[in-house]
Amino acid sequence: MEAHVGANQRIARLVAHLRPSNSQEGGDGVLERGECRAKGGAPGFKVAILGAAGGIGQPLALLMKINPLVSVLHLYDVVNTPGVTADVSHMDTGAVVRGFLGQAQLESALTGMDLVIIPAGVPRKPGMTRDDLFKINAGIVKTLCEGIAKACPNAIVNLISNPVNSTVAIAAEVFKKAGTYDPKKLLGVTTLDVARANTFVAEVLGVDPREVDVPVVGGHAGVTILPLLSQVKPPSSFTAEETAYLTDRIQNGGTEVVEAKAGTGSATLSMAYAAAKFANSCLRGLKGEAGVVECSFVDSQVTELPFFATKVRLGRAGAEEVYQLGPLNEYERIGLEKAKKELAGSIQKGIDFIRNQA
Ligand SMILES: NC(=O)C1=CN([C@@H]2O[C@H](COP(=O)(O)OP(=O)(O)OC[C@H]3O[C@@H](n4cnc5c(N)ncnc54)[C@H](O)[C@@H]3O)[C@@H](O)[C@H]2O)C=CC1
Ligand SMILES: O=C([O-])CC(=O)C(=O)O
Repeated sequence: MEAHVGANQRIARLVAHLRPSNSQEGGDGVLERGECRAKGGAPGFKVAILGAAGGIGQPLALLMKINPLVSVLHLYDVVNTPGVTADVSHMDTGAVVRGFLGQAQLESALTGMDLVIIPAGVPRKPGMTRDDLFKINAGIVKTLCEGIAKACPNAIVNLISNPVNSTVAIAAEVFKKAGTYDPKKLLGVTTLDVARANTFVAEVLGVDPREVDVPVVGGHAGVTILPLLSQVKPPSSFTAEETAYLTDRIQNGGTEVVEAKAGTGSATLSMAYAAAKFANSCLRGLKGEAGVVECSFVDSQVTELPFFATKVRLGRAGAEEVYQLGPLNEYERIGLEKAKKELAGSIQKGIDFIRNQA
């Protein structure tokens, strides 16, 4: 009899927890679903995705839910997180999933996080540059970073929202203003440029892309995306035509997708893959694994610019070592000068956006 009553109470509790809620205010149902599953959670890191209901956010949520290094996954957006959270939470992997909806829940979404991934913001349509997104996305990134400074100032931040060449500077300024800036922990995500470079170079060489490693430096827009084909692994040589073709295709890979999607958005699936790969490297670094190296747009002394993408070594503290460019050929030296010129303006635009509001 005793055992019977106990079982009934457990079921009643579970039913109460699982009652669906689409409340914009509290989102209690979604949170409670997380709570009641939390007991079985695996050890690991706590990760939040901001913009989790979007084209990148949803497949990224799926990929982070299957990452064995993740124990808690917080999904935040200004729309649709209850549905995405309910959906992803049914995957029988270790991470406990909790959803958060709207600005009022931002702080709860961020509290205690080890890693925050930000794909929030509007994507391009054909004919637009990434810089055309600045007007809307600058404010979104500012608000989200203010939340991070308040709720999880020690978290590693993976910034995806475009224009990355400016939004990383915006994030840094917000953190500086809040007194929480740690340059090692702010990482602009340029992994998709590397994925594209590996793919396109492998096509030209006729090899498996998994065997190719192309360093891509500079930034994340047009000419600021600078693939270093002279440093490709395995060592390979390219004709002048191949170099021009590959450089152009890598620099315009994003536009290739924007045009193919014809007004319905930009890269989402390949970006979610790239973001998940980069986040996994950050978590491996946090765990203390040695020799984890990725390209990323970070606070840097490699050039005269305050931010620049090169290979970085990821560790417990974030980007613990920022690698130099290595030897460049003449073609790359010319490309570097062009990249730096454009990057300087984009970075300054991000800095001014925050400083001029003071
Ligand atoms: N770094 C990179 O390599 C790449 C960057 N991107 C950029 O990623 C961003 C997102 O792209 P998509 O997912 O395709 O766009 P999307 O429009 O499909 O999704 C964006 C999500 O952000 C949410 N959002 C808007 N304001 C928000 C706020 N204040 N707080 C939280 N969430 C908010 C929206 O509700 C939406 O769910 C764009 O800026 C895009 O240009 C895209 C591809 C590659
Ligand atoms: O091209 C865009 O607007 C999205 C993006 O950054 C990319 O796909 O590399």
